[in-house]
Amino acid sequence: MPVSASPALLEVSGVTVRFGGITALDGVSFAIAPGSIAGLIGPNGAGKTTLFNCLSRLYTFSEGSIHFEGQPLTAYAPHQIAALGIGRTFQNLALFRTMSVRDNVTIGGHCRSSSGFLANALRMPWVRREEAVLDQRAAGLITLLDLDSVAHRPVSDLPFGTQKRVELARALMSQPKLLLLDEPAAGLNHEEVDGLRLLLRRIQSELSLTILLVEHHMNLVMRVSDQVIALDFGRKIADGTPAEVQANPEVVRAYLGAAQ
Ligand SMILES: Nc1ncnc2c1ncn2[C@@H]1O[C@H](COP(=O)(O)OP(=O)(O)OP(=O)(O)O)[C@@H](O)[C@H]1O
Repeated sequence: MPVSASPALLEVSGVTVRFGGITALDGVSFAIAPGSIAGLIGPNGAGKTTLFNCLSRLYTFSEGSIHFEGQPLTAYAPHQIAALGIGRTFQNLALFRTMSVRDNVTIGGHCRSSSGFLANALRMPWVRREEAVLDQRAAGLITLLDLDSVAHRPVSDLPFGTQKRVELARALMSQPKLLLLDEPAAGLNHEEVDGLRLLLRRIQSELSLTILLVEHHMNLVMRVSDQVIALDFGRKIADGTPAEVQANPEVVRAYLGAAQ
């Protein structure tokens, strides 16, 4: 399916971010079609995390625009981004280690909870109804991510690869339309990376998700993505199918240069 066939879910246009004398992003533009998996690659310092932080509104950009479903992101505060439909995971796991898998996952739904503090304290009927919906959603995601057998175990007891699935389930609790994954394969062994590839495809199709992942694991990016965007020194150097990007001379140069 050509990636440009449907209107973009996410449209990044001429985004520039400067930190003092460093231009971390230099007029970066690309679009992501709904229902696709896009990989964002580039050597260390290329600007991938900076771009993710712009998409989460953690950083402000000095030039350009980002539109999500046609809405300018700058119209929303960082705490409204999850409710808008953009979820994310982080490079370093941010789980509550002594809490169970189920509780860690359920917590991910509270950014969309509409109950106020008083209603919660008084356990009003609509609060209980809302909690039942969240419990049910958490149970569905725990099954989808193959976590049923460890649902009641504290997260700290579990292998790293399983903890990463817990983090993914938690990010999905806010029912994102766009899921940003920051190095999901980091720290995983060969077998786990292959499992992750199948899992990403499964959640993408079962939940009709769009996924943007930053990843250094080239084999995973090239096998899981419909579209790959390559950055180098803050500039976009390639954007296309995995085969097109892999064959792009600027991409080859950026990686060979980085390896020397
Ligand atoms: N908060 C910040 N303050 C100053 N400079 C920053 C900040 N964040 C990023 N940079 C700089 O911006 C550039 C892009 O960094 P960024 O972390 O976005 O790259 P990256 O592609 O994610 O790298 P990596 O693959 O190593 O995570 C780098 O030169 C980095 O030093």
